Amino acid sequence: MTLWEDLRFYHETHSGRPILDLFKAEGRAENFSIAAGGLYFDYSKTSIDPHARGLLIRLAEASHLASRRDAMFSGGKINETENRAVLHTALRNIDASVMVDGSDVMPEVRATHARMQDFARDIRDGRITGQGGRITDVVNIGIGGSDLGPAMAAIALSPYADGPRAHFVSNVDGAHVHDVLAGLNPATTLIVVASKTFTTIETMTNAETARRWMADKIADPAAQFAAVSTAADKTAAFGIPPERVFGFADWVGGRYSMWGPVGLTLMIAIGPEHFRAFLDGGRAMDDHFRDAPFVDNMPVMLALTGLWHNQICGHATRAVLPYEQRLARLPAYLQQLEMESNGKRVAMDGSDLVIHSGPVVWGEPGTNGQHAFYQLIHQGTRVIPCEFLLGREGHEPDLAHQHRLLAANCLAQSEALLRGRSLEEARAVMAAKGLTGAELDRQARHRVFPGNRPSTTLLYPKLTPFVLGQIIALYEHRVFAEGVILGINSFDQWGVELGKELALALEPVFSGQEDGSGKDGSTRALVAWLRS
Ligand SMILES: O=P(O)(O)OC[C@H]1O[C@H](O)[C@H](O)[C@@H](O)[C@@H]1O
Repeated sequence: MTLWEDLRFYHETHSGRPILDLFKAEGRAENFSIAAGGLYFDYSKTSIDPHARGLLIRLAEASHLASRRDAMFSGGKINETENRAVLHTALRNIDASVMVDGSDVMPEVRATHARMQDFARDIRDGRITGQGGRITDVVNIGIGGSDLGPAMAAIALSPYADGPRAHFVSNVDGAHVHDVLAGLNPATTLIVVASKTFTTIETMTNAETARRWMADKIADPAAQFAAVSTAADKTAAFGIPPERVFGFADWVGGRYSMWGPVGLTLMIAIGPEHFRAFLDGGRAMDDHFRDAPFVDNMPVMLALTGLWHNQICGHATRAVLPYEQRLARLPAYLQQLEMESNGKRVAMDGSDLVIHSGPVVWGEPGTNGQHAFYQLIHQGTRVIPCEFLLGREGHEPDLAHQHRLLAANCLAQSEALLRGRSLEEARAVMAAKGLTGAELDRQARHRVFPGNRPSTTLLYPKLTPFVLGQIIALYEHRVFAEGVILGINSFDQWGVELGKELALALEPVFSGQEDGSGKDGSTRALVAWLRS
C-alpha cells in the first residue's frame, strides 16, 4: 500500500470517532499545536491523531520535501515547466548571497531595494513632488500578483500608513479605474504601473486610461508615473524613465512578488522601516520553515492538515476566517496564492495527478461571516474545514472591550464546530421553552448541530508589519509544501492562458470586425445579444 492508501484506510476505519474524544488523551492541545516566533498554531480540533500525524509526516518525508525546500532557498530551478528558480525568499533576506546560474543575484536585489527606499522617502518627505505639489495619493495599477498582495497588506497595515494614501486599480472594467481616479487630483497623484510582464491587457489598458486622465490636467504626465516590472524594454516604450523603473527577476513568481518592487506602493504608504519589518517577519518564518523538524514546523503541519482534510477526508473546500477586519482581503489574496499555485491536474512530469489538486479556498472576516454563511458551516450536509485567525490585541486600546467580544466569538465558533449540540440537548432547550410532544421533536431536530467539524486556529500577538510578514510567508510555505507532496509545480499558471487567448480573439467580434462564425452557438448568441 502507498502512504496515501494507508492514510485513506486509516481515515476510513477511524472516521466514526468524534474529535472531542481525542481530548481524552492527556496533553492533546499542547501536542497538536505549535508555538513558534510568537505565533501559536492549534490543530488539535481536527481528527488528526498521533498515528495519522505519523503517516502524514512520512508522506512529507517520502516526497523529499526537505530537499525540495533546500533547493528552493538555494536557487535551484524547481519551477521546471518554466525552467526558473523560485526565489521570492531572497527578497526578504537581502543581506545574504544567493547564486543563480553561477552568479550572486543579491547585489542587484539590494540595489533595487535601496532605490525603492530612496524613492519612497523622497515621495513621503516631499523631495519628489507632483506638478501640483506634494504627492497625496499613489495609485497602483496591476492585477493578480501585481495587485492582491499589496492591496491586502495596505488594508492590513493601515494603522502604520502615515504616507500618501494608497489606491489599487485592477479590473479591466472601466468602472474600477473611473471610480478610483474620480476622487483624486492628477497634479498630486503618483501612478505606479505594476506588471511583471508589462503585457497584461487589464493593466496596460488601465495605465493608458490613467495617462489620459493626467494628460488632461497636467503638462507632463509621464513625470508622475513609475513602473514595477521585469521588462525594462516595455516600461521604456511606455515612456517611463529608467530611474523610476524598479525591476525584478523572473525567479520571482507574480503571486509571490509583494516582498520586492511590487510592494512599492505599500512601502510608500507605510514607510521603508515598516516595510523592512514586514520583510523581517517573512524571513523569520523562512528560518523556521528551514530549521524546525516537521512535527514542530508550522508551514509543514498547516500543509499536512490541509492535505488530510482535502485529499484524505475528501473535504473539497476550506474556509479562511480572519477575526481581524483588516485582513478582509486575505481570503482573496490566498485564493490566488493557493488556487493558482496548486490547482493543477498533472504532476511535475506531465502524468495525470492520481489524487485531487488543492482545495477551493474562500472566506470572509469574522464576525461578519457568522451572520451570513456560517449556517451552512454548522448545519450544512458538507463538512468545511475552517481556518481561524485571531490576534491577542488590536490597534484600538480604547476599544479593548470590542476586541474581547471578537476573540470570544472566534473561539466560540471553533468550540461550536467541535462540540455541536446533540438531539437530547436540543430537546432540553425546547422543553425549557415549554414545547411538548411532536412539536418538541420537530423543533428540536432543527436545532441539532452535528459538531465534530474540524478547524485550526492561528493566534498572533498583534497585526504588525512583522507579524503580517510571518503570516504571509507561513501561507506561502504551506502552499509550497502541499504542492511538493502532491508532486505538482506550484509556480506556473498555464491554466489562465486559454481564457486570455480567447478574450483577445473575441474582442474583434464585439467590435464587428469579425463575424464570429467559428464560435459555438451559445457564444455567438451572447455576443449578438450584447451587440444588439
Ligand atoms: O504582473 P503581470 O505580468 O501583469 O501578471 C499579472 C497576473 O496575471 C496573470 O494572468 C497570472 O495569472 C498571474 O499570476 C499574474 O500575477
